[in-house]
Amino acid sequence: MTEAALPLVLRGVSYAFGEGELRRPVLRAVDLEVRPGEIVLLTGPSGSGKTTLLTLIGALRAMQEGSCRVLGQELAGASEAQRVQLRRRIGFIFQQHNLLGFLTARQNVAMALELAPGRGERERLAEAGRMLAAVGLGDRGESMPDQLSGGQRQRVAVARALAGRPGLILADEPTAALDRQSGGEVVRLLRDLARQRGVAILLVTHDPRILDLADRIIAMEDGRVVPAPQADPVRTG
Ligand SMILES: Nc1ncnc2c1ncn2[C@@H]1O[C@H](COP(=O)(O)OP(=O)(O)OP(=O)(O)O)[C@@H](O)[C@H]1O
Repeated sequence: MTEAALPLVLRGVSYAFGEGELRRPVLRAVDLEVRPGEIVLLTGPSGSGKTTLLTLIGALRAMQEGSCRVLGQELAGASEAQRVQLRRRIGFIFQQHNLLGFLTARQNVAMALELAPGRGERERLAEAGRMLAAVGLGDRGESMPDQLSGGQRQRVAVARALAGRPGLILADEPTAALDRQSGGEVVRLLRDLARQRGVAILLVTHDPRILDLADRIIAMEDGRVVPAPQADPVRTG
């Protein structure tokens, strides 16, 4: 596969916070490639730069050095308008599900389709219902977030992230607030649905319990990508 067809290609990405004497490098010449349908887990100690990397890739902060191509868009030198456009083509999942408490599960998912051209409210809600069924919550569409368990809320977040038909999903500690069983279920579901749709996933985690769900594990240390211990090849999925 040519580089241009990959959902994510980073070359020599460096980033620093602060200026002058206070300048503190956080990312140092990071190279990374992710293929369509692949799930890559990003691990490493606190402060090693994982979240900074994820926010650069998610076009949530401006690049400083190197090249970062996301879904065909080069982010080095990209305008704010280009970054906004790109963000709409990425699915985000956070540690806290970030659902709106005053909307039903189905309305929360439908929100991700708000910008889909030519779709009316009815069609968006129908599509949201289909996505909820795909995550096993077909009968909970009218529930409010606080009527759902933590694992169910995170499954709604998975449905919302996939509903916008992204080419890439970025997830930051999606299992941090979940027990072992629901954490594993949520990530397995996310992986399987993303694979079927050819969506790549880059997932930051400290959770050793989900490492065996990865196609590939990479580790960061002090702003660099270092060889990571690969998970047990006996796959659970
Ligand atoms: N807005 C900021 N201003 C200054 N320094 C920052 C800022 N955001 C992060 N940092 C610093 O950059 C370094 C990397 O932070 P980052 O959040 O990317 O690490 P991380 O690997 O995601 O850590 P964790 O696993 O704890 O979330 C840390 O030393 C952090 O203190």
